[in-house]
Formats: sequence, C-alpha cells, structure tokens
Amino acid sequence: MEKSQYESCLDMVKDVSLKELRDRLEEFARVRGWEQYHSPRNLLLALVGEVGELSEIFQWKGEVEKGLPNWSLEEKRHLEDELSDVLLYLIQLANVCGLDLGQAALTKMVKNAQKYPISNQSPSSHDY
Ligand SMILES: Nc1ccn([C@H]2C[C@H](O)[C@@H](COP(=O)(O)OP(=O)(O)OP(=O)(O)O)O2)c(=O)n1
Repeated sequence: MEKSQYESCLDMVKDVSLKELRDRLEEFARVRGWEQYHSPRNLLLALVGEVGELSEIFQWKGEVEKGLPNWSLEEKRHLEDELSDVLLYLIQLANVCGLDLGQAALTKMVKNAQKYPISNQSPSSHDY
C-alpha cells in the first residue's frame, strides 16, 4: 500500500532538530498565506491556548505516575499532539521574534547550572 505524504515525512525525519521544525513551520505558514496572522502576540495567544489544552489532559487526574503506565494508547497520542502543538507554537514565536531558540535554551542551561551548583539539596530547598 502506498504511503501517505504524512507517513513518508515521518520516515524521512529520524532525528529532528529545532531548525528543521522551524523551517517546516515557516513553509507551512507561507504556502497557506498565514504569515500575516503569525505576529508575536497572536502566536503567544495560540501557545497559551495549547498549554490550556495540554493542562486539560491532566485535569482532575490527581498525581500521574512517570511513564504513564495506566494511560491508554489513545490518551498518550492525545498528549503527544498537545505537547507538539505547544512546541510548534513556541518555535514559531521565537522565530518571528528573530531569536534562535536552540542557542537561547543552551545559554539558559549554562545560566541555570551556575545559579544552581551541584549539591545534595533538593530543588525546593534552594533560596529563590
Ligand atoms: N495559524 C495556525 C494554525 C495552526 N497551526 C498549527 C500549529 C499547531 O500544531 C496546530 C494547531 O491547530 P488547531 O488550531 O487546529 O488546534 P488543535 O490541533 O489543538 O485542534 P483542536 O483545538 O480542534 O483540538 O496547527 C499553525 O501553525 N498556525
């Protein structure tokens, strides 16, 4: 059976980078004439909306075990979708702001390591 364009796309990308996603998102918006709507503010609001949808998945569930051992496949796919929506809007937001999100995240991790040197303290015992 012939693979859909979507399935072929999944085959091609084994190890996706933020840059790859950014470029694909730019193309996705460009061919649809959606760039005019993708202002920083609009993308931020879309991002927040998707964070809300992500939160709904966990809403009323109580604490959830790591690895989600009791979740159905359907619930896990739903979670993947919503996490992806958040990531995809976040990448677009950084891009229309002219920022390199990958480099920024690496830089922030260096700052985090300096701010929180390795010790036996729990995260909550740090003086914020
Ligand atoms: N102007 C737009 C609209 C959509 N998308 C992309 C980014 C998200 O990955 C996804 C969001 O699409 P929907 O607004 O249809 O949201 P959902 O997929 O969450 O659908 P629903 O809200 O019906 O669950 O599509 C985008 O890049 N730019």
